[in-house]
Amino acid sequence: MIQVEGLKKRFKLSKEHNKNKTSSDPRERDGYFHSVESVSFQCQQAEVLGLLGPNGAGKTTTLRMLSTALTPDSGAIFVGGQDIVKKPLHGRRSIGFLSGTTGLYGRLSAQENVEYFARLHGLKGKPLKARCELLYETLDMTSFLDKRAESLSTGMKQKTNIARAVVHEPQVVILDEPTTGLDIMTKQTVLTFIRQLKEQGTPVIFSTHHLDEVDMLCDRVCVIDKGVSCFDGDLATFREQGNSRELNQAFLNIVREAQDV
Ligand SMILES: Nc1ncnc2c1ncn2[C@@H]1O[C@H](COP(=O)(O)OP(=O)(O)OP(=O)(O)O)[C@@H](O)[C@H]1O
Repeated sequence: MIQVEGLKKRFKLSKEHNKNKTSSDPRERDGYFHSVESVSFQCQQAEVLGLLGPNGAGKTTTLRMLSTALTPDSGAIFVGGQDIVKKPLHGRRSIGFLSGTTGLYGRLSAQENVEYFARLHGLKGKPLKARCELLYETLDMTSFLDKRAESLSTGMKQKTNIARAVVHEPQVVILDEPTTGLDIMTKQTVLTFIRQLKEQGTPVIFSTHHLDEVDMLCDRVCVIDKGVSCFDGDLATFREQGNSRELNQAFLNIVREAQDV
């Protein structure tokens, strides 16, 4: 289980930026951009949570805090009962994170990339081989394992990135827009993989702009608007509060209501 409480993150703006200030975003004030002002949600074992929000809402900033790549200014993130803001090493071990910009080593093959990260997590010998082979099979990677990462297609790179993110069997999996830019077949492989993680009991959090994916996979939804989580609950409550069976409409209604407050 992962529990996120009252996350905040602001970024200092340059003097140059402040001089030429044109933004009307209320999050820009006192020389800072307050990307995340108050975000809280939870995701239990075997649940998939969809993180939704308009462009610039603060989803990636939130996920980067969960991955320990960014330190929150305040708030707590509990994984397995431990606050990973205070214990980032525990966080790195227990979370598998796919970022939108995760880089692979271009000169290494897909297989070498995944196995390199497996070794960094302390895997070796037969357990390493068994774990990697299972991932290659599940993510349909066997046809391009020996190709250099720099020559892979977008979909092949994404599958390699996902394999590398989960190679250490993390307690929680976090994926930032995992299906963006993928063709229909690769997208299906990724969605099936998320469903398998859920079936194994792993909580999965993923950000998306595609509500059909939410409908297919998610038990819960968290909506972030202008750095604040304005909804955290199950899909039935999301439809009820959003006053529509149709998820796109429910989302629009929830965001509009939050902006009217
Ligand atoms: N290092 C930074 N310095 C200043 N502002 C930043 C920084 N990182 C993010 N921001 C700002 O914080 C806001 C939230 O960005 P974030 O990438 O988290 O949004 P998002 O919800 O993931 O958006 P999208 O759906 O477009 O990917 C944006 O306005 C962004 O410009």
